[in-house]
Amino acid sequence: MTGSYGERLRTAVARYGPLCVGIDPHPGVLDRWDLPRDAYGLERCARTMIEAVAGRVAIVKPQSAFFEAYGSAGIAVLELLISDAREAGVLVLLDVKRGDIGSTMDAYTAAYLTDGSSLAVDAMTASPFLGPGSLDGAIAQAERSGRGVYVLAATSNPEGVTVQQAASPEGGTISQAMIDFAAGHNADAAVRGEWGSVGVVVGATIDPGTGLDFAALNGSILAPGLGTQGGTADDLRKIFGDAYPLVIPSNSRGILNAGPGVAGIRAAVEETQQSLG
Ligand SMILES: O=C(O)c1cc(=O)[nH]c(=O)n1[C@@H]1O[C@H](COP(=O)(O)O)[C@@H](O)[C@H]1O
Repeated sequence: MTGSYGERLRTAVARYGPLCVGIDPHPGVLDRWDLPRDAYGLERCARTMIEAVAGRVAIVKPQSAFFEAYGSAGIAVLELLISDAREAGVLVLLDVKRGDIGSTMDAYTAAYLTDGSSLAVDAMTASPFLGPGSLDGAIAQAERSGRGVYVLAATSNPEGVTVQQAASPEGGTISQAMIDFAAGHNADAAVRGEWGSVGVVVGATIDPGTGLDFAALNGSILAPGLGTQGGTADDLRKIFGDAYPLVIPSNSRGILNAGPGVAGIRAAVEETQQSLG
């Protein structure tokens, strides 16, 4: 990879806008597309999505579970999707939410963040529940290889607040502590005037009164929950305020449901992009 993930993303967003298209081939999406619920259906869906969005969006976000559900055949489709996207010049953020003790994280890092792996992507989502420091090794390898890591901070699901809005031992909330953790990793990039490669995940559906402070983040904010989960472009502006230029809003089913025709998917992408301004 040439250049850091943060800078590659910033360049792509300047060119195509911030929308991230989620590729979540739910069984219901396959039904709607009149495709079989098998690896063939999965492949048609995934490859159609890349064909539809190539040259139109900066980044796509496949959700690994929908591929894992088909076993090794599903993983093979995920590998194809990753290589199709790379060839088309679309960044891939794999939503796989990994998190474990450091020594096991090393194996996830080998799978998703290391040259030569068929599942290596531009960035992955990671869960900090084992302590954000358990992600340090993955972040270091991501940065060495021009890749990125997104740390869950304030997720879009209503259940998340019990843990994420709890008080952190250092003061403030756990969500804020995750943002501050990412900011710490991005500090060197900030000195260079570049976007850092450690992002955070903050849902488009969270209460705008949560009062999260992104001033020091200097990295991107993945904001899923746009569309089907109820998040709107107006909500994003309310939640993120001055940090809006760092936001990568993500929509999966809202775009997938406009398929299977490439033209319909493109129209849904364009409409969403326009709403984001
Ligand atoms: O990390 C994620 O991508 C994620 C974080 C979060 O807080 N909420 C959330 O919905 N997601 C993912 O984003 C996608 C949302 O899908 P749609 O609701 O269909 O747009 C799913 O793949 C979720 O797993």
